[in-house]
Amino acid sequence: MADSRRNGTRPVRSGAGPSGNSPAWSAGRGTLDRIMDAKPPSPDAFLIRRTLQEIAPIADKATSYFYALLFVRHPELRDLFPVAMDTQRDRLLKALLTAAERMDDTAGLTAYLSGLGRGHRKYGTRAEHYPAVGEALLGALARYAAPVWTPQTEAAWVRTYTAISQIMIDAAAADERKAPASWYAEVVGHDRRTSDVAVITLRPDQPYPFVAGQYTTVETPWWPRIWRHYSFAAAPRDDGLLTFHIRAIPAGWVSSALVHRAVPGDVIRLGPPTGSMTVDHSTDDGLLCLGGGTGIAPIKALVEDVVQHGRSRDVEVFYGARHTHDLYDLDTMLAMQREHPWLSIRTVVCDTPRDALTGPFPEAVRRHGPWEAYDAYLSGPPGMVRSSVDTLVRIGVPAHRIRHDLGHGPLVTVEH
Ligand SMILES: NC(=O)C1=CN([C@@H]2O[C@H](COP(=O)(O)OP(=O)(O)OC[C@H]3O[C@@H](n4cnc5c(N)ncnc54)[C@H](O)[C@@H]3O)[C@@H](O)[C@H]2O)C=CC1
Repeated sequence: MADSRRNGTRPVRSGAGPSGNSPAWSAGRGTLDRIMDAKPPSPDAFLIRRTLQEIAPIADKATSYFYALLFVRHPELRDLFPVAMDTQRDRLLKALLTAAERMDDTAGLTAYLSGLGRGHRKYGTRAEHYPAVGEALLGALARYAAPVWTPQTEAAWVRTYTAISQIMIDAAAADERKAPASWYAEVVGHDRRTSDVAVITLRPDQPYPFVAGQYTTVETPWWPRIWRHYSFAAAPRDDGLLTFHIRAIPAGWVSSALVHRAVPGDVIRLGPPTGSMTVDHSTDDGLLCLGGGTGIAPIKALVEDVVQHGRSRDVEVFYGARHTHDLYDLDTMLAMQREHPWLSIRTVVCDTPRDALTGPFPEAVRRHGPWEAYDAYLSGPPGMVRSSVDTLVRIGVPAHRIRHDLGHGPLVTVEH
């Protein structure tokens, strides 16, 4: 447990839940989805969801078939994807299906798809590639959702995919007029905080505009065409430097390379900034921020953003970790707390194996409420974010005041 006498925080004991990625074809089935599900779906959305239910049990086969169709019919597209497809292959399809499933959420979806379209520029994706992907998608669905594949269902998918691809194409075209497809950035700082966490500082080759709370994609020279998402761990700085928190995860090619191999002088590539977990500066409402593990990165950026805007508002940060020694950025957070009386940092740790497996981090937050009057910002492992959303909604925080990028963010965004 964090030592409250030493660091001045109020530690809270908690249990850890298993982290892990959500299943490919059912990402983000949390409270927000249930709220959306409560609205009657449009006829197209109904047909689309029925197709998705049909293929869910055979998702692996449908995914393999989708890529086989794509590459057999359009071998020229193979080079846009990484050499090794095993861990990557379902990402494109997953993003398309996520988008299709949420077709009724027009505003949220447009933002998500615009980000996807912009993000695809770095892969070399062009407008003429979209019909090829659409053909392969429909081919895979027709084969693996055969029992529910009627002319009406096919027409619904054609309409939906046309709308999805048009938003992506338009966003990419608009972006081309004002920003590069990608940025090169030199590693100028590499600080190993624990055996598997590094704080990395980069100097981009040209100005890199972004907003605190957003994230980007990173490609290393060691794993070409494999991109991973990381949040900016600091608000925009005058010197233009960018900071990221990276945990090397087992079998995580990019994260391991960045933690164990990267040194100052190495050059990596960045995609455009994306994400909507940004501070609403039009109000003075309090901010409730939950950061689990390296999920503390964007929370730190949000706090700096509040500092930069110069208006005092109540900011309550809960920083969760499995063990006390995993609180690798606590000193920085505490230094900010000492400077700003409106900022409160609490740690939530789970150093004993007796603790429950899921939900205790949000429970600890709940106990320190009430939070109904706060805007909530959640960042961390998917399980933590989902159970935190559930808990906050249950205790009366309106869903529209809860921000996170799960579902429209790192977990389901296309990564080739
Ligand atoms: N590096 C970055 O820029 C960012 C990383 N993330 C994500 O944050 C996560 C960080 O992973 P680690 O550092 O390994 O964190 P971790 O797995 O050690 O967990 C951090 C905290 O979350 C709690 N937790 C984990 N699973 C839970 C569950 N199912 N229910 C309730 N609480 C749970 C733990 O008890 C702990 O307090 C990764 O999934 C990463 O993708 C999110 C945003 C930015």
